[in-house]
Amino acid sequence: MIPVLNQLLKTKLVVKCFKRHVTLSPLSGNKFILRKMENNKPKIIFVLGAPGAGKGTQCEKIVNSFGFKHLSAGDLLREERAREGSQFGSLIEDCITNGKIVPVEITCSLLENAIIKTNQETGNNKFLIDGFPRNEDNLQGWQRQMSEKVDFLFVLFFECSQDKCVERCLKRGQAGSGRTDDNMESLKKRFDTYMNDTMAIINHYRGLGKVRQIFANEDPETVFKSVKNALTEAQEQKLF
Ligand SMILES: Nc1ncnc2c1ncn2[C@@H]1O[C@H](COP(=O)(O)OP(=O)(O)O)[C@@H](O)[C@H]1O
Ligand SMILES: Nc1ccn([C@@H]2O[C@H](COP(=O)(O)OP(=O)(O)O)[C@@H](O)[C@H]2O)c(=O)n1
Repeated sequence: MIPVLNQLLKTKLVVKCFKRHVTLSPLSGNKFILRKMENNKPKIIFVLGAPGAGKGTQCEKIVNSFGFKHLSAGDLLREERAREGSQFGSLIEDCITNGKIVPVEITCSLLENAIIKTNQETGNNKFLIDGFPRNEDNLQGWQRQMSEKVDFLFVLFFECSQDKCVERCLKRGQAGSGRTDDNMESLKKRFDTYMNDTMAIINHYRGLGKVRQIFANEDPETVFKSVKNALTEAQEQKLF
């Protein structure tokens, strides 16, 4: 065994073994250390579903029970819209009010910055990315900018009837969400985008066997029981 290792070190090879968890690193001369390597890439779950399906509500519960950091693409865009000096404010406002999807370069950079900041400040590297990717542009941009940097786990898809979703969003608007898109006119456009663009992304991941689907019509606690089952199963599979 030792002569074989020495041979590898001479050829200055770094051997990744034990399924990426342990790396043999050559040091000076014949000395080497057997270094345990954690897979430190951020672990990502995408959370998708129609407007009002309950993504944000369930993400909050997942944060409390499973220790993920919740990053909502919509919240990050609303923050950027409100940031003094932002050059993207009016573009984001136009997209949000009309249910259109903001160009991925903006959204993906906000997400990447938030991932890095969270990781540096808290050490947390498990993320729920809520409301992303929502169309082909989102998906392609993410693949270009982020796919090598993260460990994508699966999509958590909240399936909820359109009637329920509309009712919830209108109620959220009436309760003072302050959102410029919780009204019937914007909702129609948001649903068009969801049906025409986002469903294709969900189906893309379904084809890869990467969708865990949750029936989301029931009350929040009932929905969370299914969520908990899905995440516990993923935990048992050592995905996070
Ligand atoms: N299972 C549920 N049953 C009834 N109302 C819900 C449920 N889940 C969320 N809500 C409410 O519906 C609105 C939309 O939920 P939210 O989590 O913000 O959805 P999304 O993030 O998918 O747009 C919120 O006002 C929320 O309190
Ligand atoms: N990936 C994303 C997510 C949201 N958005 C914009 O932000 C709006 C609100 O998204 P959201 O995720 O907060 O809300 P829901 O529509 O899911 O309730 C969307 O309708 C889009 O206009 C986007 O452009 N790109």
